Amino acid sequence: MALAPLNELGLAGITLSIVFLTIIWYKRTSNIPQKTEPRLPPGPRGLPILGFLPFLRPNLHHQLTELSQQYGPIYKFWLGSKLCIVLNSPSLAKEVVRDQDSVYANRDSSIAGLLATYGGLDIAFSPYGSYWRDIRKLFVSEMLSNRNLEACYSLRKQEVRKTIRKVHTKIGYPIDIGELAFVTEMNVVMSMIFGSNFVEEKEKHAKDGAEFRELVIKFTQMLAKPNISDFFPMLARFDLQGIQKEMEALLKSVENILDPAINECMKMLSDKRKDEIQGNDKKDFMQILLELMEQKNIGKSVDLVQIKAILLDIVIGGTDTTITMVEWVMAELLNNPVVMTKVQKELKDVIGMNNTVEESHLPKLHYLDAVVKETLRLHPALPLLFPKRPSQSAIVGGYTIPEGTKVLLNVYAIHRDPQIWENPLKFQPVRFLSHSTNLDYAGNNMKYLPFGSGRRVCAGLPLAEKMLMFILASLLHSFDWKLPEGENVDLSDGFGLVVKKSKRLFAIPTPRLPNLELYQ
Ligand code: HEM
Repeated sequence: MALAPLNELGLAGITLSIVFLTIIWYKRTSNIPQKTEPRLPPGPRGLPILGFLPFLRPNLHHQLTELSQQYGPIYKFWLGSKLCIVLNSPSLAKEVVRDQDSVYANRDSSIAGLLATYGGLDIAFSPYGSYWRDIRKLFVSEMLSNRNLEACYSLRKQEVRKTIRKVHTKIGYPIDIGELAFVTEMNVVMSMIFGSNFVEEKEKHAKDGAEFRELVIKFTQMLAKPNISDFFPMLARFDLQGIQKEMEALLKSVENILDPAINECMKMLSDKRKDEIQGNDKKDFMQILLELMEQKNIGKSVDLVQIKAILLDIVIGGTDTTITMVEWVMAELLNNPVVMTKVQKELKDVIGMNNTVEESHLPKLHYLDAVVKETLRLHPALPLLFPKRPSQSAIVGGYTIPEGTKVLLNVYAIHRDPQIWENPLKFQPVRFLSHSTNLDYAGNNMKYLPFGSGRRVCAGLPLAEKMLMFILASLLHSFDWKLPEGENVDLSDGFGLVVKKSKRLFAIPTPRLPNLELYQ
């Protein structure tokens, strides 16, 4: 009996605690202005403790765009203990990637992202700082320098020609466009990393790229999957959804492919005589990275794990984005026959029917360039870019964004905003032909950001642009394409860090050029 008052006390204590916690949660999630700072932006309240987590839908970019119609260009929600703020307008984008770029140049990396990159040792996930600056500089000004890219042209040409030959053997049959682009892009990337001899040697033993493609797709899907461990760090060690375990397994599978290649390449390079390497204009990426590994004394050296992390950005990140866009462009063209006809007329005029595409033709293909740009507007490969994490509390759009917030720049919403674009949902490449706009890929115009903007803009842009145009121009100049009987183009998108078509695109080629030799 003596316990009864204690129980009552306990009950009262629990009730008070709940009231107290609810008040804290309410204060945290409400717009009550703090004494010294402007308030947080508005946004959906969600549930106590869990916040908006139970309401997340798989196609996050669609959902976040809908929410912007309800809450305006800047809004917030909580995912567990994590505050997320979404920016949906060019002027807010400018505040973040121009005016306060150094504050927002940090990534808000997920646990899966860190696992996939050995703790953020790559370029894309590494925190903003001297390590990121050094490896990004190495990547942009050495590996992807104009000189190196020019010197690697023969590799790109060789792989694209190989693809054209392969398609020619499948005339009249449906071809998986994504898979075709994958094999082409992967071979280009692998030969730029390890050298062309290496890829030729490997191809003799390889079955096909399908298995590796599945792996790459799963890898980027896993990076986008909402993970409870990210929002409740104290639960991370339980890995409740098994995401950490799955990411580790995927990384192992990728390593099983990359590690032997790296080891063989290291052996091949050390066997080569030094003067042979130095006398050559072109440098394989591995050669550049391994030279750096030996320069320990200048304090800028990289080790083998760092090399692997950087290679993953190129092999997984670079490939998945590029092939996704090849598939989207082909889908839009098959859905818009008038545009397809115009593209092929331009190819005929610029290249000629007795000729094959060279990279030197690409700058003259203005209409195809507009088609690619329009496709990237409607289907940006990374519709929310990479999440940013301000290094200090800052004001954006008149609201406070506290340090450590997950900040998403909703490029998808900006690219489809009717206040910015006329008929935003219509596929109209002509809007990119006007010379009065600066709608380039460098992120100079905040209404068009398919490669991001600011310090963390895509580091692979020069290669991406070349490869996209080269593959597409070659496929469209060499062949006419039609859908399999009775099929329509499905333009719905799937789920992942890189957003792909939800259904694979199959198309049937017929030769377009009169001379059979152009297919050899
Ligand atoms: C059509 C193809 C591509 C698209 C649409 C694309 C798009 C993007 C986007 C949107 C970002 C994030 C920018 C930000 O958060 O502000 C990014 C980052 C990055 N991309 Fe690409 N990309 C493509 C191809 C490539 C290729 C081919 C490579 C490598 C060869 C590459 C390497 C990178 C790297 C390393 C980063 C991280 C940059 C950093 O954090 O400093 N990308 N890309």
